[in-house]
Amino acid sequence: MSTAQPLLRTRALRHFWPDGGHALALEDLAAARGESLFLHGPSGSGKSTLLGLLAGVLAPSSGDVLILDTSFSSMSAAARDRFRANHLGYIFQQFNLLPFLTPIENVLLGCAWSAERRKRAGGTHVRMAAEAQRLLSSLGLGAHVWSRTKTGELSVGQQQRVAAARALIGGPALLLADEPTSALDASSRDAFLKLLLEECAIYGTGVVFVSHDLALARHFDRTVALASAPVES
Ligand SMILES: Nc1ncnc2c1ncn2[C@@H]1O[C@H](COP(=O)(O)OP(=O)(O)OP(=O)(O)O)[C@@H](O)[C@H]1O
Repeated sequence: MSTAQPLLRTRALRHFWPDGGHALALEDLAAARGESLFLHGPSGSGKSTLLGLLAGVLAPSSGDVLILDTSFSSMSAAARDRFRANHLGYIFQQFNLLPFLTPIENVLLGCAWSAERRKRAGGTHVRMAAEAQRLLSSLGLGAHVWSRTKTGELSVGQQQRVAAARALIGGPALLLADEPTSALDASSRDAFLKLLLEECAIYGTGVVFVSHDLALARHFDRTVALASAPVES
C-alpha cells in the first residue's frame, strides 16, 4: 500500500450514541488511493455508523478521520459539505434517488454541488450528460431506459445502477457504499459489483463497501471485520 497518497486514515476512532447503549471502537484503518475495502459485520455492529463517520456526517466521540490527509474535525460545516461534494460519492442502502427525474438527471445530481466534479465529468452540460450515459451503459443500464423513463418506474436493479452512476460521476476519490446490493440475487450482485469496481478503477476511485454478506469479499482488495458485540465505554 502506498503511503505517499493516503486515501483515508482513522485514528483511535470511537463513537458512542447519546443513549449510551452501543459504541463503535475501531482499530486504526488506512487505505491508499484507489484501494477497495470490504467492510462486513453482523447487523448492529456499526457498519453504517462507520460510513457516516468516514463521510463526515457523524462526528466521532473521540479520535479522528482523515480523508486525503484532511481531518473533518478541522473543518467548518460548510467546508465539510464542500469537501464531501468534491471528493466523496455515496451509494445509500435505499438509493435516495429522486423518482420523478430521469436516470440521467439523477446521475447529474452527483456533480451538481461541485465545480471540480463537473469539470472532471466534462464541464459542459452536453459532455456531462454524455458521461452520465457512458456510466449508466458501463454499469449495465440499457440506452432505452436512460432519458425517457422516470427513475421511480425502474426496477430495484436498475435504480441501483443509477445510484452507483450518481455516486461515481466526476470521479470522487472515495466511494462509500452501504449494502446497495442487498435486494439482488447472487448472480446479479456479482455482475454489478464487477462493473462497479471496473468503473472505480477507471476513475482511480477508492471504495469502502459495506455488507453483511461475506461472499462478496473476494471482489475487494481487503476485508475489514466489525465485531458484533457493543463495546464498553
Ligand atoms: N441515531 C442513532 N441513535 C442511537 N443509536 C443508534 C443510532 N444509529 C444507530 N444506532 C445504534 O448503533 C448500533 C450500530 O448501528 P448501525 O446502523 O451502524 O449498524 P449496522 O452494522 O450498519 O447494522 P445493519 O447491518 O442492520 O444495517 C446499533 O445498535 C444501533 O441501534
